[in-house]
Amino acid sequence: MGDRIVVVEDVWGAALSDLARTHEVRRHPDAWIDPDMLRDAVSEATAVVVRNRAQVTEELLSAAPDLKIVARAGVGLDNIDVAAADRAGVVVSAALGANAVSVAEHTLLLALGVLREVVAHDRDVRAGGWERRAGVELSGKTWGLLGLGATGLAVANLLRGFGMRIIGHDPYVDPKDPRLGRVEAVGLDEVLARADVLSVHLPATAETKNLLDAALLGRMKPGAVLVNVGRGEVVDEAGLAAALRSGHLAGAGLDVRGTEPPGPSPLDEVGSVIYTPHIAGITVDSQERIVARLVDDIRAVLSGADARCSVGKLAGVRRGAA
Ligand SMILES: NC(=O)C1=CN([C@@H]2O[C@H](COP(=O)(O)OP(=O)(O)OC[C@H]3O[C@@H](n4cnc5c(N)ncnc54)[C@H](O)[C@@H]3O)[C@@H](O)[C@H]2O)C=CC1
Ligand SMILES: O=C(O)C(=O)CS(=O)(=O)O
Repeated sequence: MGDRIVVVEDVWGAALSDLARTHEVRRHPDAWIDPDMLRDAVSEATAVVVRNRAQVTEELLSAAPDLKIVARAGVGLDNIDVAAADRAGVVVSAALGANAVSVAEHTLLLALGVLREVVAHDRDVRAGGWERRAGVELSGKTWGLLGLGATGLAVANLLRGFGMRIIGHDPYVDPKDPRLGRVEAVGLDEVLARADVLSVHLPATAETKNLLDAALLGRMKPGAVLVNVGRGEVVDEAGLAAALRSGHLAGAGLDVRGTEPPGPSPLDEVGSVIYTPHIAGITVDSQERIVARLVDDIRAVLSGADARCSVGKLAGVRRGAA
């Protein structure tokens, strides 16, 4: 039997179209929605391509006896049981770092959008208003990064022209690592207390889930802005709503939510938040890079080559995992 690559979410790119010229590529972009549909879709797969919604559980892996690789079109691995894949001898490949620049640009957009009230002004002008409220500059302020991996450091890189102090916290990064550049590595309490803008770049792990609860949000600098482009589960939405309502925090920019799409949330009644629907990492540029990487990995694994080099990089994502 030939190889079958099964794409179970909306993943596209030139490299995937190229792959379809030499391999059987089956597209089931909605299969992730229903566990039975997903199980049927992957049952004859030798490679499965997912984004962040298909839940790759031990049960799903056992329903795909010929499976050799799960290729994640992105970075976060919280929807994949990597340990179960290891046990089943299935390679898990992820495009680490390939969407970092997109995420970083979006992070700045959210921070500036909050500080300049872009969404409120837009609504106001469309309704005939012309209220010229003062915004806040980034220059001269302190930016705090929670998580100093690919996306956190990409933000630091973009901030070079902004005249800011940049501090960051990541217990798994050596403070002397040259990749930190001018980022000052500090403890968790210090990054919370000093940052005028705190951007969250954390994976969802047992350690990070609900990390920013009401108590930690209360230790943030008064008047600060919170931006979350990591995982929604890291921030307690009730605690954030309370901190925004009390005026302790000035605003928030959220690309990711505890539940996606979000149901009713305590944040619904709070005005000082800008939302985007988990698109920080999704640009035409990043998707082409991501798909090129995952197709390389799929070709390597299906041709029997040792693809452990890409899998080895998973260590970076799995630091701090459960
Ligand atoms: N909104 C979006 O579109 C995107 C969201 N993401 C999410 O953002 C996360 C980070 O992405 P990258 O920076 O590319 O991943 P990365 O793996 O390069 O960096 C994550 C960093 O978080 C650190 N970390 C882990 N636990 C920590 C803790 N308790 N406290 C502080 N630092 C901790 C790790 O040491 C690592 O340096 C991903 O895992 C994914 O969940 C990633 C890309 C796009
Ligand atoms: O890469 C990630 O971890 C993301 O969250 C972006 S995506 O998977 O939704 O494209």
